[in-house]
Amino acid sequence: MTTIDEPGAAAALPLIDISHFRDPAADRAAFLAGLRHAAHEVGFFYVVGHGVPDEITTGIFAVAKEFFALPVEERLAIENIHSPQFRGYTRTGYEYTGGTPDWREQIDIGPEREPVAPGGPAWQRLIGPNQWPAALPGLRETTLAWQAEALRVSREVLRALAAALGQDEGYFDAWFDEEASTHVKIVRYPGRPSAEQDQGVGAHQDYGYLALLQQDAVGGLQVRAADGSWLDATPVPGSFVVNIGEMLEIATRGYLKATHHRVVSPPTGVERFSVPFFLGPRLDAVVAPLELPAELAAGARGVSQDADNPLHAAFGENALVGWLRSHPEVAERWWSDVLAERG
Ligand SMILES: O=C(O)CCC(=O)C(=O)O
Ligand SMILES: [Fe+2]
Repeated sequence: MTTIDEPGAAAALPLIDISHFRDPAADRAAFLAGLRHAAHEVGFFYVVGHGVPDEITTGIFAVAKEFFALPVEERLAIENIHSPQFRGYTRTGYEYTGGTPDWREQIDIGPEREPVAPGGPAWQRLIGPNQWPAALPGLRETTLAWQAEALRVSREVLRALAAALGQDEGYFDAWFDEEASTHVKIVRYPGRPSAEQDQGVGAHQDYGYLALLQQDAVGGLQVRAADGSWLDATPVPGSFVVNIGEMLEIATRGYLKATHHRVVSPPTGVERFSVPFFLGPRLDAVVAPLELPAELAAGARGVSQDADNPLHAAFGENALVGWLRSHPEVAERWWSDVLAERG
């Protein structure tokens, strides 16, 4: 990790100015080629030129700091164990990646909906309300304002990706309803509990189309390169980090890759804040491979075959498998019938 000792370290990931996508004076072909390269070769890039007002990005970190500074009883009042939809607060060490606890605490927030009547496919039980902290009423409004901007920017990036893949830029819109599958996480990484325990979050892929991340200046996010080495996603002020999720890997037969990434815990005594946003298709979507232009199809590497993480083209199922695996206590309380059925 270079980010703390060397705050000026050069960024290893490509940087995309998304304002060029709509700028009539910009060279569209060059923009799309740059985006295609970033998404195909690395699967991770910085996005600038997004137009998100500073008060939105500073506001979400301010409210995050306030929330995580609340007495633990007030945080636990919205613990996710109360939510069949895995919404609400997760204590440090209660989320698992690769079977190991992640050293972070967080709030998970999804689309605010009425629960669906029982009887349908299992993933329908992911639909339901959020839990908002009574002790910090402003968090709801600040989060919803941030979420709206994150949705706007990530949908713009998805349109640009569709164009970069030789599709109509609205190609992916068919997989949304009026409320796309969105998921906001507000995260605090405490410093590592000991020198050896440095899993902030273990290596994983994200399951939707795209993730868009606001990170503070501490650093620790790392991206797996094709040769297996880890690159630092060094914080770039004013940027979001965008990465490709599993649904885009499936849709492109691996022309785009859902790149593995992880977070190395900050040193003891240092805390890090981040706010990831995940954009997925509707929960009932079954993502079909798109028709790539021949020159791109030749570069499609196939969908990853990982016995520990088989990818499902049915998004609701893909999302559900991820939730059940990462939050075993919530799964045991609310999903024991589904777990039993699946063995
Ligand atoms: O906090 C970060 O930098 C990344 C978090 C992440 O990858 C995730 O929650 O899926
Ligand atoms: Fe992630």
